[in-house]
Amino acid sequence: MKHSPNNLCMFFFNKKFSRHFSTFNDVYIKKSPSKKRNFWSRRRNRENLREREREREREREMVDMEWCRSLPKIELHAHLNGSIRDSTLLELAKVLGEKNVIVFSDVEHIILKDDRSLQECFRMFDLIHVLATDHTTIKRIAKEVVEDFAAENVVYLELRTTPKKNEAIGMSKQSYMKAVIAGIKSVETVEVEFIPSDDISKKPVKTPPIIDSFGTNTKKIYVRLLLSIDRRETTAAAIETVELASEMKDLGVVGIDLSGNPCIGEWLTVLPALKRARELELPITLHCGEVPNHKEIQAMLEFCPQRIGHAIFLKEDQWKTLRSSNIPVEICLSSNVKTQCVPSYDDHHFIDLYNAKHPLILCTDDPGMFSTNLSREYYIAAKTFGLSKSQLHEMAMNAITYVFADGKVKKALEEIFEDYERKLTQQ
Ligand SMILES: CNc1ncnc2c1ncn2[C@@H]1O[C@H](COP(=O)(O)O)[C@@H](O)[C@H]1O
Ligand SMILES: [Zn+2]
Repeated sequence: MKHSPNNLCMFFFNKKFSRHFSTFNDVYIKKSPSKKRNFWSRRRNRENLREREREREREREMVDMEWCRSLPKIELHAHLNGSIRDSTLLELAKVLGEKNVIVFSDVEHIILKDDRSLQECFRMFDLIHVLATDHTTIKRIAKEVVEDFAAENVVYLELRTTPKKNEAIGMSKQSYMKAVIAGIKSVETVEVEFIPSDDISKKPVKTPPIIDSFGTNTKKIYVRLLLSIDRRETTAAAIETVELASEMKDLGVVGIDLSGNPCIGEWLTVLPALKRARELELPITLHCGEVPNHKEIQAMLEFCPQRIGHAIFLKEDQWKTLRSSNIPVEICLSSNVKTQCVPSYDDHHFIDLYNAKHPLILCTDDPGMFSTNLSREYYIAAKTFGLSKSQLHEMAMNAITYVFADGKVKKALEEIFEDYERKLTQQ
């Protein structure tokens, strides 16, 4: 519409006085003072409403523990005997105390201690291995550990353990692993997808404790195993573990780990076993750079394993090698800080790798030993480095790429995450 001078006058009049006048059939009526008050209170209400909406938006974005728990997660670095519940360890210690094998009061405070130096951790592992020796206990522990991970909405667990021999109780590396598998198959609180697939525990879930943020029960957890070589072992013993892993490929074993006290043992002692693993097409992950042993770190990076754990004490050039190699890093925040290998969460190299878009996976290492769980590790990462929900979600999903299980499992995991996303958008 073209504005005549009169129209223009009315236009400005409308603009300027519309706050004080309302129009009705082109007649301008002066608003009463009460109407004026109503106008201002309506405006205030609108502003309050907007502020409340903004507040709600901020709350939606705020990452809390509950949200981290409801997020589907993938655990790729957890040691069986480092994941035992304190309550179970205390129970086992009590029994051995009653049999006079140990003095319970000496052990109780050691079990309940939270922060341990790296060397104290390995003394603690020696104690755990005394408490959890026989087949029945190993079976119980494996069952509880899987249940605990499932309760945190871990949808894929790659559990690692060192096959142990104990002739006094008739335990061989094979029978140790049989007990672990029996434990995994006896899980009752969640459906376990384990292999051989015709053995998948399809029995009805007894007491499903897992309720996700959508109020539905989490359906199942995929579990696979890595066999660990302890750095204390001889070359022959390490090769024995690798051969066993190969024999157990059809029984849920998907790879090899090198772990143990990083101040003990030589790279060259375990190298033949790792080469054998490579020949047998077993993927390998190495504990790398938990202590500043640069010669060993160099050798490990040159070996080019499928994944490494920790990667703390890398020199500048090793950092560059790692970056260009694209070897995924299993990040264990609580483990590294509690063992004082990293001075604080703020100082953790996670953020450098994250900013460099280097492949990484958040893991627990030893949730029992460090009183943590995978949800908590995600929460720590969010709080320390200011990560948003979508960044955590992306990180959890990216872990699918780095699992050692086959493509079928990866596909199933992708579907779990797609399903989760669909539900999120419907909320
Ligand atoms: C803290 N950082 C760590 N660094 C290196 N090795 C570790 C570890 N945490 C655990 N382990 C390795 O895992 C064994 C316990 O589980 P399993 O008996 O195998 O189930 C420990 O004895 C040690 O060899
Ligand atoms: Zn570890």
